[in-house]
Amino acid sequence: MTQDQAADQAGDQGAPDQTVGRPDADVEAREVAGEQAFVDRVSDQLVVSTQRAQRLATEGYNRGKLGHEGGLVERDAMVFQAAKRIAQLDAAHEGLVFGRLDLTSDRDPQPRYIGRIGLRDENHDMLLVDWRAPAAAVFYQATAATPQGVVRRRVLRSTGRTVLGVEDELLDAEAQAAEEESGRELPIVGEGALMAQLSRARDRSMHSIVATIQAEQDEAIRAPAKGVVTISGGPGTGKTVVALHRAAYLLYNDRRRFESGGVLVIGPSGVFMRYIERVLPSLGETAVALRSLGEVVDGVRASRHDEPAVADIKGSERMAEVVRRLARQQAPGSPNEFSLFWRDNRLTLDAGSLGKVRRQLMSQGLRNRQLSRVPRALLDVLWRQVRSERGRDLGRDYFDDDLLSTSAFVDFAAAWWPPLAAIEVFEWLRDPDLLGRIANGLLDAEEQRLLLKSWGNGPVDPRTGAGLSIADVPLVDELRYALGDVPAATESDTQLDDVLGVDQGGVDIHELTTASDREYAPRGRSWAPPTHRIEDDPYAHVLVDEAQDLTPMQWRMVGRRGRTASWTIVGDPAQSSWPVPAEADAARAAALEKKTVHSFHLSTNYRNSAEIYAYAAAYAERVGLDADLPDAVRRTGTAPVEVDGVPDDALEQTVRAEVDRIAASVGGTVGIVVPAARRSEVNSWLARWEERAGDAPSAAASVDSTQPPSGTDRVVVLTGLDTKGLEFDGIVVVRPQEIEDESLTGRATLYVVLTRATQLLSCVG
Ligand SMILES: Nc1ncnc2c1ncn2[C@@H]1O[C@H](COP(=O)(O)OP(=O)(O)OP(=O)(O)O)[C@@H](O)[C@H]1O
Repeated sequence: MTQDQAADQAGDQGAPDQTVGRPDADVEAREVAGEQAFVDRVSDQLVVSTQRAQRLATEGYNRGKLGHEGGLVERDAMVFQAAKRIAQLDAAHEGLVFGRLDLTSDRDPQPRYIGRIGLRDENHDMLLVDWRAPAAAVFYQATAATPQGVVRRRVLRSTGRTVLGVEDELLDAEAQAAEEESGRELPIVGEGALMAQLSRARDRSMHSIVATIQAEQDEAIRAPAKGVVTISGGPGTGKTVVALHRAAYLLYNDRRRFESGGVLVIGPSGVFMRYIERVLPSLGETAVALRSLGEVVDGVRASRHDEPAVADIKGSERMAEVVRRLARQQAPGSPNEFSLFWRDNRLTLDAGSLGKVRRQLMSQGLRNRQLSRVPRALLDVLWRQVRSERGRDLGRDYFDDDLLSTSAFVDFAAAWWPPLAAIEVFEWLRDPDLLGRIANGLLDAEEQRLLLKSWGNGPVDPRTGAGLSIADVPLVDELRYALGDVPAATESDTQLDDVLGVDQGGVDIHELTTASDREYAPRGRSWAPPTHRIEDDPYAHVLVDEAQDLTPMQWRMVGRRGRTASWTIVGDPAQSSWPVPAEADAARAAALEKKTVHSFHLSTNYRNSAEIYAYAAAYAERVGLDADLPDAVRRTGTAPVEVDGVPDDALEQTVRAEVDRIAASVGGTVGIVVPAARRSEVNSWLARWEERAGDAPSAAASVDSTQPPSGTDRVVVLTGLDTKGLEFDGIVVVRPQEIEDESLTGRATLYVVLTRATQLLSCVG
């Protein structure tokens, strides 16, 4: 463990004893009052700054009313900037000022205040330093061993605008004595900010840790945005929260690059994304796309887990080849012959000639991007069959125009090579014969049977993807990239002309359309450019949380979003639910394309009490998980409880008693973690326990749902996989052995479950 604040505040060996010589309550009250005066001043300034931003927004809006184009552009820019500033200022109200540094007088005799955003006073003097600014770095990096000119570091605890208390750390006792000799008082007050922060009750959202970021975490947060930054560490070491602070830091430091290019944050589940979504706005950042693995593809939201055996097949790299073959199949039901009499000639397209045209078109690029080339390619074959003089004399241009106005030909071309949406093609997989053909040599009969079973529950909604599982989404994405996006069909040629800007009075269409728009230009059918394009997928920064769980197919999907991006990758291999690590590692390496990697490791567990983590770590060792074991710094004196040998008919009663006991002793959230097969059963118990009605108002609604619960319920039922990345004050694990037996990686899942509680853990076996 590094010698950071955590160790200092945990009273670790060698850390200064900061309780010695602490001043009395009067001094503390005086210090708090002093900070309150400063916070009041900052709050007043915040009101002034907000009004200024609002004025700017109104001014910008009025400028747009001038009507000329320059005015509009200027208005958009001003309104945008002002709106952003207003949003930032709004978000900043909570704990706006949280830190203060007192440096030695030769460095800076004035206190330096650190806040969620930077703020200047009316004279443009710095009032508050943004926590991400270089001047704030020392707040996180100074330690007693290397104080870097800091005598005292102070954390302000507040709610809204009221300062409740201050927590000081003395970093340089000698310097303090020297300062006091020259008349500058720097008393040390409070018991330590970190412990106060770690002991707070948990709710359903993750909170910002700006006030107590530790030195080793700060290094990872401020690492330059080049190549790939990996952040590893055992459970509860702050990997997620650090990565989110890093996203906010990157946006602060290179706003232009990351705001225009976008930052994509990927996490394991919708519940997890809701858990973390409030952290970034509280850090002043809204320009970030938060997506769970089921939502990476635009417009698709999947949250259903497949059975582990099915998810393992769908995630395997072999599926990339299955999908590649699928994308080359002829659309089921499409015609494969055509004939027509034209000027004494019988013209035909048979399976052989059509096969050749198909291969030729496929070799020229993505399938949907060939739509405009299809008629011409078919006409080439047909024109070669025109032998009669009467026909040849009319010439090729005449022939083309004539057939393109013949509905039999146009209809055939459209039916033979229809635009194909990825989800529509994905649905072809439900046909056992087709699956058998394209999976030949890749998936065995049992694997095919499992896949067919998983897809047997009815059609997928082609617009929203409803019906897809999380593991289906990378397959759909792979298909999108193999097919190309579907151009939007337009209702009439006039409308199409509008979209493509076709000459309707001297305007040149080529001036108005991009090269890729022109690929969709029509020949006999009306297509407009697609609304979602694969070209729009890439981001400037990609942040992957719980990266140990990404399957090879998910790495391919995420990799496509980060070809030119810098990356932050967060994970802990011991918590992995993917059974073939070597395959996932290879897919991850391919996704990162040899970018340079900088690694950071976190070594202190801030979540679990030392007692709970000792129990979880002993489990990891017993079952042979090669776990990275961090130090847990907070003791509660309460060991986890095991209730064993409970018969099925007493299970509900026992679980209920454990939930009652835990809910009565912790102030925050309680998770009941169950094997997947028992989820709806336990949910229905929770829904009928009248003493829990206030804690779990949505339990009844989620009994029959396959979705994990959302909302803000204090008590929730979750499967082991649902708990990834989350934390609760209390956890009751129902039938841990069944969770372990549920999948090949059940031991890692159970280890994750055992590391979710901050205060109390009970296992009912
Ligand atoms: N410096 C800190 N100050 C206060 N709280 C912290 C600090 N670092 C981490 N925490 C808290 O520790 C808990 C665990 O953090 P987080 O969920 O980011 O860990 P993790 O490493 O991603 O965990 P896991 O891998 O087990 O999901 C959170 O409540 C977080 O707010």
